[in-house]
Amino acid sequence: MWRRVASLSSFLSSYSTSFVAQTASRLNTWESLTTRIAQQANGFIAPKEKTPFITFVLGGPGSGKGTQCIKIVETFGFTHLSAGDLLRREIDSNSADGAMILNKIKEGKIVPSQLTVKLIQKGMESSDNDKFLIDGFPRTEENRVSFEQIIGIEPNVVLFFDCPEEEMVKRLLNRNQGRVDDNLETIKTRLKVFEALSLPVINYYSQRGKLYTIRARGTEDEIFEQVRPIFTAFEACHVSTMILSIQLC
Ligand SMILES: Nc1ncnc2c1ncn2[C@@H]1O[C@H](COP(=O)(O)OP(=O)(O)OP(=O)(O)O)[C@@H](O)[C@H]1O
Ligand SMILES: Nc1ccn([C@H]2C[C@H](O)[C@@H](COP(=O)(O)O)O2)c(=O)n1
Ligand SMILES: [Mg+2]
Repeated sequence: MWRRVASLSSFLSSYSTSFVAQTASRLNTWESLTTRIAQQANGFIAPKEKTPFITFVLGGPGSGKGTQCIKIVETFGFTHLSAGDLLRREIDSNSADGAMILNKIKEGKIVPSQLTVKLIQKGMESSDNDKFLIDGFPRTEENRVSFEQIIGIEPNVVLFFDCPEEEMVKRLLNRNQGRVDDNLETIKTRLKVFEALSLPVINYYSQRGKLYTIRARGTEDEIFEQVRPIFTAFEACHVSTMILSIQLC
């Protein structure tokens, strides 16, 4: 790619005298000509837009998704978009949907997909990064299909934090972050929703060979040592693809 850019710039500079000047006067200004050439060259050479690298982070309530996302961000430079955090921010901002979202979260139920996907979309669009961890999403088949329809991109990686139920309940009851859904009654519903609606999504990605299952017991660091090699391998693969494409250009 960079070689084509280099040869184009020498092509442009060799044309920087009489021919271009005459053409420019025909087009009124030199600026409009150079701007147009730059725009056309850009469209010709550069890919239209880089497709982001998307990781969905799944697991039952309290399985440690958010905790591990922080470590992945620190180590691999992803942008973390937690669906639950985006929804809680929507409640705090007193938006029109705030009351409905609060009720769903209090009951441990799932917010309509379109709304959640739009919040994720906003988060992605307002970031300069091209690597995203989408945490706690998709929670249902409807979530998954809605993301495909609205965003139009498939995830590259799906992480599943597989944690025994009694461990998840213990962690949630000790979380102490003032969450309205960290009480035994709501936790029971969240676990049922996870089993009935989220496990089918996990199976879907397993069948497509995208699922990486992490045994989510042990210390946070021990669990991260299962996560690390997955992203290290993807990074190495990305670097070798870049080297190969430079050699092919
Ligand atoms: N390996 C671990 N061992 C013990 N406690 C942990 C571990 N990982 C996370 N925790 C604690 O468990 C609680 C839940 O973790 P976390 O918030 O990361 O879970 P989550 O999967 O994001 O849950 P939710 O779906 O409810 O958002 C937190 O208080 C966290 O500090
Ligand atoms: N895709 C999602 C993600 C979250 N919610 C709602 C319902 C969850 O119980 C709640 C908290 O999410 P968490 O922070 O535990 O990931 O937010 C949803 O409706 N859809
Ligand atoms: Mg979380």
